[in-house]
This record gives sequence, C-alpha cells and structure tokens, in this order.
Amino acid sequence: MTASTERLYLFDTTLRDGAQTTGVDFTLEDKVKIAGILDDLGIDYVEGGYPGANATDTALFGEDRRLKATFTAFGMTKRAGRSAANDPGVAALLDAKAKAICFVAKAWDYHVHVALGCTLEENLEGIRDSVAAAKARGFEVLVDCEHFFDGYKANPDYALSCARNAYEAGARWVVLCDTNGGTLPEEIEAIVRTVSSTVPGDHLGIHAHNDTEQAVAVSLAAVRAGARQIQGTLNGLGERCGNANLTSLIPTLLLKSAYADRFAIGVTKEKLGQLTKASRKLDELLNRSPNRHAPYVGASAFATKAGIHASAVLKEPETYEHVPPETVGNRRHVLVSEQAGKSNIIYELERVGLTIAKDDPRVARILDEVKDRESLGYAYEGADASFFLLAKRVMGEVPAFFEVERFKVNVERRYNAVGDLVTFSEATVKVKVGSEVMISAAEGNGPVNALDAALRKDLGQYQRYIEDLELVDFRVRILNGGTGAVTRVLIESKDATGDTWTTVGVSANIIDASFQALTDSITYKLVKEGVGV
Ligand SMILES: CC(=O)SCCNC(=O)CCNC(=O)[C@H](O)C(C)(C)COP(=O)(O)OP(=O)(O)OC[C@H]1O[C@@H](n2cnc3c(N)ncnc32)[C@H](O)[C@@H]1OP(=O)(O)O
Ligand SMILES: CC(=O)C(=O)O
Repeated sequence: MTASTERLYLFDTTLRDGAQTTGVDFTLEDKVKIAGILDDLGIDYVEGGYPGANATDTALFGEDRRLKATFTAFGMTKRAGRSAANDPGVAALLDAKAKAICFVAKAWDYHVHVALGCTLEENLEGIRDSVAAAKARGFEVLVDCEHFFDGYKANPDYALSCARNAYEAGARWVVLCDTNGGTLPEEIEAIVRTVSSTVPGDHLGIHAHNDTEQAVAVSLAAVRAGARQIQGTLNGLGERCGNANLTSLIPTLLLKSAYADRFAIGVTKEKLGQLTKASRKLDELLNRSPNRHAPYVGASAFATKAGIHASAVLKEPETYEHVPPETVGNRRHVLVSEQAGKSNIIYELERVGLTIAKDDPRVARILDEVKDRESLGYAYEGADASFFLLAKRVMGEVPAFFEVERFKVNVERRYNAVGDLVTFSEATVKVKVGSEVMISAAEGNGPVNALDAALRKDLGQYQRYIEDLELVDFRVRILNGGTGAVTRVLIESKDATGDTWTTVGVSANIIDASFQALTDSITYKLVKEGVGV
C-alpha cells in the first residue's frame, strides 16, 4: 500500500451465500478446502456459514480453522421479546470459533412488519443488543443490512436508522445489501454517498446480488461512493442469480488503473496469477463444469476465433486482449474452425510444437481441409488432438500404424442365466498391423465401450504404448434433428503422464463417429509416444 492508496477489504461469502446457490451443497471437507484457497489468495474475510443452522456449519465453527483471514460466522439478530443472552441463535454464534460475527438485520420497514412481525423499534433494539453481545465477547462485528436499498427507497429514515444503530452499537462494518438484486449502479452510487454522511465510508460495505447482471458494477459504484468493503463470492455463486463475482472483481481492482491506482487490496499481483486455478478448483470440488465464458478466468476469456483477430494477435497480443492472460493465470487460445485464417493455423501448430512458415503451401492446405471437414460437421476448436493429426497427415507425417479392416458391434436384449431381461453389447474388430492380422472381441457396458475394448485389446507391436490410455469423457452432439441426423462425437483421453487430449468423429452413425474418434485417440497416443517417427 502506498501513501496515496486506500485499503479496500474483500469479504468472501462463497461458503454462506454461495451455499444458497441452487444445486450447491458443500461438505465440511469442501468448506475447509475452499476456506484454505480463499485464505491463500489473500481474501480479508472468509464467511464460513451459519453455525447452529445445520450440522456442517456447526462443525465448521467447532474448531479453530487457523486462517490468516478473519473467519466469520453468519446469523440473524436476536428475536423480539427476548434478550440476546436468551436467544439460542445468537448463543450459537457467540460459541463459534470465529474472529468475527456478521449479523443479518432487517433494514426495510415492510420486512420488519411482514417477515418479523415485530415493531420497528423492536428490530432496532435487536440490532443494538446483538451487536453489543458479540462485541462484549470480543468478536469483530459486521451487520448485513438486508434489503437496504429497497428499504431506503421506501423509508429512508428507517433504513438509515438501522445502519446508524448498528454502527453506534459498535459494528466495525455496516454492510448495505441489495438483497433482491434489482437496484441499478447509479441508484447504488447515490444512496451509498448519502449513507456515508451517517456511517463513514471506511465502515461501509456492499453486498450485491446479480439479478440484473450488474452485481460487479453495483459493487464498484458503491466503492466510488465511499464504501470500503466488498462482499462477493468465487465464480459469482449465490442465491438465485448469484452474488458479485470476486473472480471478476479482484482482477479489475488490481489491473484497471481507475481502481488499482487508488486502492490496495489483500490479494497481491503474484497471487492474482493463481486466480484461474482457484476458480477451477471450486468448480471441481462442486462437480460443476467451469463457465468457459467467465471474464478473466474462463477458457474462452482469451480465445480468438476469427481469422482477422488471430492475425493481429500473432503480431501483438494486446490488439485483442484487454489484459495479459498470464496475469490471472489463464492462457491465450487461438481456435481453429471455419472462422479461421492461416494465422489461426500457424498459432495452433506452434502451440502443439509444429513450426511452419505462413507462406508454406501446406498451411493453406491444412486450412482448406479444416474448413471442408467443418462443413461436414467436424469441430476442431475443442478437438486439439484431431487437429494435430489432420495437420500432420497433410504434412505426410503420420505413419499408417494400423488398419481396421472390419468391425462389428452387436447389441442384444435377452434374458440372462437368472432370468433377468438385460441388454448385452459386444464388438469384434479385425485389425492389420504391418503384415499381422488380429481379430479381437470384447463385451462392454454399451456398444461404444465394447468397440473401444475390442480395438484396444491387441494392437500387436503397438499394444505396449497404449496400455495406459484411458477414455475420460465421451460427448455426443446431434447436428440436425430427426433419425437421419449427423452425429458428432468428442472423446477425451488421458494417459499415465496426466496429459489429456480430445478427438472428434462425425458420421450419420453414432458408432462410426465414435470409431473415428477412438482411432484418432489411439493414433495420437502413438505419435505422442514418438512411435515410428
Ligand atoms: C438474505 C439472506 O441471504 S439471509 C441468509 C439466509 N440464510 C438462511 O436462511 C440459511 C440457513 N437458514 C436456516 O437453516 C434456517 O432458516 C434457520 C435455522 C436459520 C432458522 O430456521 P427456523 O427457526 O425453522 O425458521 P425459518 O427458517 O422457518 O424462518 C426464519 C425465522 O427467522 C426470523 N428472522 C429472519 N430474519 C431475522 C432477523 N434478521 N432477525 C431476527 N429474526 C429474523 C423470521 O421472522 C422467521 O421467524 P418465525 O419462524 O418466527 O416466523
Ligand atoms: C445478507 C444477504 O445475503 C443479503 O441481504 O443478500
């Protein structure tokens, strides 16, 4: 932090509001791992969950998690008609092994009447007493003023008195929440500016939901108006459409001079280089596919498909990149497709280790071959290994390792020995390797699995090179509707080195399309092993 920069604090609620995302269910182990990832990145506050609400969160706060970040427990303010000391919800919070407590408090008079069913003064008393009780036990206290902006628009005096009561009772942070996510950045900026004359900006936070897809913009608007804490989540998880996405906010705050020159955050530029990894790790733990189009960290965030763009990127990457991909731990992709020009081909060939001059006639032949095959339904932008083989074949550099002279796949539904009706799949393959001819048969849990097993059962002299080959993903896309449709199959393979590669096959027949992708996968593996080169 330099003399001219102000500290801006990041508060992560992936483990609390993120747990309110449809389809997200963290285990205790997930929560501990994710807290570690956030801590390592340099996030200031990690909100772990709601002790007392469920067994996972109670267990999470049952032990000291030893984070550098301020580990924070979340829960509601005391109920009306009882003291904080006699409120079981507040008691669970006070017992949490955490450094801070974040209370959620109603700030919209309508909610106080409808959801709480108590008086406006009782709600204020709830805020004051809950904050005081947590302060007295030595916690840093935050108050999330739920529905603050809607509340402010309906009854500014009451919304402000909630914020003031929280602050005057000793809350370190009064967090203004756009709970329903419908407030626009310009409204947020104006309201936060007004509130900052009641609660100083360096005690104000923003918690924005993404219902108009502006949670990041809303958070930045609040910062411009004086707020100095941003709440958000990794990958924008959160109730309904999610929360402000810290995976987008962090690089913006560190790389865009309007913020980077004015503010310092806990995440360093060095740690920023791990952001893509952190984002992918979260998806992996949740078993979700990463959003390819996520700003900064998505696989397509620095992908160039159009030929005209690729040509410029090859000259100077900055022509089509707003920041260097490596700064966030991502990488540049130049895609090969029917939108490509020769520059895309050159770039991709160089990436896979093939150097070729732009005026080499083979480049144009490779491009023509790509475009011809894409018009038949092949797609090379996601099938790097098939593209590599296509290029190598045009260059005359792929040996004819083996030839499948014939294959047969049988699917049969019949009664088994114990009288159950079951579907069997079996395949037979006749392969020629040099002068040797092998016939292999195998059963599988489906026709493609049986074909794969038969194909890889005996490849003669090449068998030892493919022993560690494993198919890890199989995707089918029907290109035109109806039973006469063309089918595209993408197969992802991996080997013992951890390398993965994707191959593609296209045919009106799904087994044939799979066969093409399977044979490309085996051929790629043999080329990768340097066999016959
Ligand atoms: C905007 C947000 O995202 S807030 C975060 C919300 N997160 C969650 O709700 C996730 C975890 N929640 C839970 O597991 C449960 O809701 C619990 C354990 C907290 C409470 O469960 P229950 O006691 O069965 O209550 P239930 O969930 O049905 O209703 C919430 C109660 O809290 C009261 N309440 C809500 N907000 C507050 C508040 N800020 N202060 C005091 N009381 C509140 C409601 O009036 C309601 O009371 P009622 O039961 O007397 O009508
Ligand atoms: C506290 C919270 O999650 C909200 O108001 O959206």
